[in-house]
Amino acid sequence: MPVITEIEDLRRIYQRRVPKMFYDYCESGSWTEQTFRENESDFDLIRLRQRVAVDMDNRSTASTMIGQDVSLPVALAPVGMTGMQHADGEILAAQAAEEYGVPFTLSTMSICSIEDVAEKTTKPFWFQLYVMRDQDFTRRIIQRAKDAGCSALVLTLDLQILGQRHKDLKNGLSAPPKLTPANIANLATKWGWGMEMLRTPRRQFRNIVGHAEGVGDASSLMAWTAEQFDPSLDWGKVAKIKEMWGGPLILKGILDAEDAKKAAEVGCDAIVVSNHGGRQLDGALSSIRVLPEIVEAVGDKVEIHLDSGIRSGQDVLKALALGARGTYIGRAFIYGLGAMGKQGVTTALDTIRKELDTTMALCGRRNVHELDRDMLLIDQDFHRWRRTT
Ligand SMILES: Cc1cc2nc3c(=O)[nH]c(=O)nc-3n(C[C@H](O)[C@H](O)[C@H](O)COP(=O)(O)O)c2cc1C
Ligand SMILES: O=C(O)C(=O)c1ccccc1
Repeated sequence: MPVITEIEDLRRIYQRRVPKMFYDYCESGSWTEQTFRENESDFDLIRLRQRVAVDMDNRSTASTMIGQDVSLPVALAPVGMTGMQHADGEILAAQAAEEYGVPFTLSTMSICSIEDVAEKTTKPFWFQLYVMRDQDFTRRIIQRAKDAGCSALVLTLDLQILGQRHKDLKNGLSAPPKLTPANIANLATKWGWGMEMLRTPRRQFRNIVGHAEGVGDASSLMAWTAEQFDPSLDWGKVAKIKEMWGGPLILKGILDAEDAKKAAEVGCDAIVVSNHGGRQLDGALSSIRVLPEIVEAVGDKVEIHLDSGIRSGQDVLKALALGARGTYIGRAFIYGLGAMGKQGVTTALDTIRKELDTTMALCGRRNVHELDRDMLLIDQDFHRWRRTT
């Protein structure tokens, strides 16, 4: 086993271990992947001020997200089909998160169901909702999340229609994998993955049983999403879901200050500044670029979280310094999970924690509450994109 010192090490092991169709599903953005790439590269436009001779003893990365204690302000983002990256992936990731003291978010489009995860964990997790046309389904799944003791509802607003991802269409992405000659040839080289997968009965979308008919390969997944997801979801419906749920609410997929204001008006505990990891609107700005104006617009009204492009503790530090209260990792934990299961998720979190801690210290700060803009040096290009009206 190679020595793992950074998230990129996990990605490389993951790529070798997991079938190509699931690796590509994770490691891609929509269309030209411009937004996907810039989510990462825009962090490079922010540099750090080195400060010295500051007492940096007794440091801590602990904080809270929506009032809940976290050992590190990094939650696991909702990731559909996580159970295809590793057998029982959602259960393993949830267990790693609860042991580490950070929130785990279960996707509506997960392989393991809400009940599967609840049975194998001891602390509450968060549930991410996609709103379907069938209101009865929405009512029932919200009730299931309540019954399982979920401690927040993360309502995703940026995917009522699935962005087109070329690789998924070309690979015929499906769960379980469709046995085309190309897929069989690739699966034959993924023994470790396959043997574990055969040991679990959880190989389909178990949250949406009864609604999953017609989910086949990627082109039918797109058609199915278009058929099932409610395209008329608007702020009025968001308000109704808030009422139906009645607990802590996080609105995910906000990338514009005007939408952030509407989210604050509807009333929520936090918003997630996110472009879905570059998987939806290609050409949208990176999350880190829009963060400052969203903080300015609603920072005093709601808690602000950020995801998309976080691959290190330095990325986390930059988001916090620009005003986010917490962050989420999507791919960074999937790399760990695919590479080495539960231990890999822990390794991903620990890698990020160490990077955050060391960077904080070298910037002369002792805890995440001391992070602010004063510690950053920002490239003039960072503020380059402006509306013309
Ligand atoms: C493979 C994959 C599947 C995803 N599935 C979901 C999902 O089911 N629900 C959701 O709200 N977001 C989903 N997302 C988006 C993530 O929650 C998150 O916004 C994104 O991964 C953050 O970017 P990062 O991967 O660069 O950290 C998915 C992301 C990936 C990579
Ligand atoms: O892949 C995704 O990003 C995602 O959120 C999703 C949405 C619908 C079906 C499957 C995955």
